[in-house]
Amino acid sequence: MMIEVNNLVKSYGKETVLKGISFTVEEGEIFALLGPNGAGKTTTLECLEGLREYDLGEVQVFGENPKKAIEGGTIGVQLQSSSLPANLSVKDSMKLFCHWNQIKYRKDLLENLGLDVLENKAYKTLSTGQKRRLHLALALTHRPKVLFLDEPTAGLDVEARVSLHDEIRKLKKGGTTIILASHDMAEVEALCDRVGILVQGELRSMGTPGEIIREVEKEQWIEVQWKEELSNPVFQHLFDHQIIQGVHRFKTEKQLEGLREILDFTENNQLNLSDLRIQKPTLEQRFIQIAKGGM
Ligand SMILES: Nc1ncnc2c1ncn2[C@@H]1O[C@H](COP(=O)(O)OP(=O)(O)OP(=O)(O)O)[C@@H](O)[C@H]1O
Repeated sequence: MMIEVNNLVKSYGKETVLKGISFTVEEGEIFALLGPNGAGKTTTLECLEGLREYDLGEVQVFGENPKKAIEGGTIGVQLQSSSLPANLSVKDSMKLFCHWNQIKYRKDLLENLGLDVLENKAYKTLSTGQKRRLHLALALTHRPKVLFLDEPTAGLDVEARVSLHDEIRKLKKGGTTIILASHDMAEVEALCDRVGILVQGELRSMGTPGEIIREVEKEQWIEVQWKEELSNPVFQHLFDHQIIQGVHRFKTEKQLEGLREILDFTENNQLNLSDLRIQKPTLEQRFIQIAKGGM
């Protein structure tokens, strides 16, 4: 096991923000902590990064306590918000970090992250996406085995996000274990091997995105639109009828029977279908359910 968290408890004053959370991360995994604002994601990451004291529980990173792991260079960290001196160039910031880490200048990292062309640009002139890439490059200078990313793509446009995701996948391929915090469900679904859903300091669900989605898979929705206007068709296997902008939505636990009923009803009443689709449950739906307190 690469990372082991056992019954982690953390309070700020009287407020207990982590209420005994436990999880493990395997070597080479991308693990996400997904949760709404204030759920405790950053606090958890900071405890794992050795940057924050905790009250109870055990945290091990590669068999060491986090403070030792960060001193020994096992850990790389990209914080939620970081900054560098405004006039420092990309090249000089890389030089500085390499100097701190007592290693040779890592032009390769700037090249891999598409930053070599910006080498002489001052930090203040970089776009948000370019700054994110630079902070990622700097977090990687000492070749950490574990990389912590706190909302790595917040505020990035679609293109910048997709390309940063590609870089994160490449790091995983290279053997880096990655733990990230996010409230972007699409990001987590696309990128992560496993996810823990954190709500009010408790891990309410954990598994692969597929496993978490399957927790609601029984509940599928069928959406159907007829050319004719209908107010309230009644079916045996379809329930919770809603009409949203002319589209009829039904919940079902028996997809095939439900579809058959719709087709028979359409034919028997000589109606015309203009659309028929099955709406697959998404991680977002499950997340909303869990965040609202449903299990
Ligand atoms: N240094 C601090 N002192 C006091 N309370 C804090 C401190 N840092 C965080 N908190 C509180 O702890 C709770 C968890 O915060 P945390 O930043 O860990 O959540 P988060 O899930 O990362 O949220 P977000 O998605 O908004 O970044 C919040 O209620 C927050 O107000």
